[in-house]
Amino acid sequence: MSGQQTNPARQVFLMKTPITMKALVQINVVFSSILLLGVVAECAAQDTNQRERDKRVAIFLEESRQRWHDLNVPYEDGQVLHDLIVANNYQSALEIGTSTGHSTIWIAWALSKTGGKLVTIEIDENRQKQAIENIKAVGLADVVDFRLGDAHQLVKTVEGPLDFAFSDADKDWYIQYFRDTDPKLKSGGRFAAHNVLQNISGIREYMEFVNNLSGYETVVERSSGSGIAISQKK
Ligand SMILES: C[S@@+](CC[C@H](N)C(=O)[O-])C[C@H]1O[C@@H](n2cnc3c(N)ncnc32)[C@H](O)[C@@H]1O
Repeated sequence: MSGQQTNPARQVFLMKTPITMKALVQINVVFSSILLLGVVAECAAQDTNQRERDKRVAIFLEESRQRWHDLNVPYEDGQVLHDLIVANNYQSALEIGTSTGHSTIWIAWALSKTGGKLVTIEIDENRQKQAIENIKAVGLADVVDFRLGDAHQLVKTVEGPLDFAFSDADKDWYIQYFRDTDPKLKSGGRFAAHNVLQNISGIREYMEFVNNLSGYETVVERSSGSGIAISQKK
């Protein structure tokens, strides 16, 4: 007993143990604080990047408003698509008919805010090239997967699940595009079809088709004269 009390090694251990624990706690606090500061700085940098990107996209869209001439959607319709995606926090989207990328920019911009991705399909190589340049110019290239080819085949190969689809290519194929997308569309997701207020071959049949679907609720958005049929999956 008395041997234990006089053991110098144990005395040193007893003296040192509380200091070591304290030091450990302090080191832990310091490292946690550094980590936290790192996370805060990272979030602040991300916010700044997103704000800068938002500014660049908004300016580009405003300045190019009257410049689109490749069958592109009107500004107002792009805004409708953007707002729908942001309001519903949609994250996976498909676009059929990229052209030079006006609607692509609006959709990709919305997805940059929700953390989502877009697959967009175009058959015309020159238009797709221009779309890629446009999307790079606004800093949204990381959001978009451009696919070149005939959407009649490519839509079938797009991987699901999808929150949102925008159909703006050949109107005679709208019903088939819908059929090919439907199994991949999540419940609560939406299939939007452009130009439904216009007298174009295939539109009347498409509207009759979607209006008779029991699994979908369809409304027509009239922000521009073109019209967008927006069908929400129940
Ligand atoms: C109305 S424009 C799309 C406009 C585009 N959404 C925008 O706002 O910029 C239709 C596009 O669909 C493309 N297209 C037509 N048929 C297609 C098909 N079978 N497969 C892929 N793209 C097709 C055309 O080349 C054209 O560029």
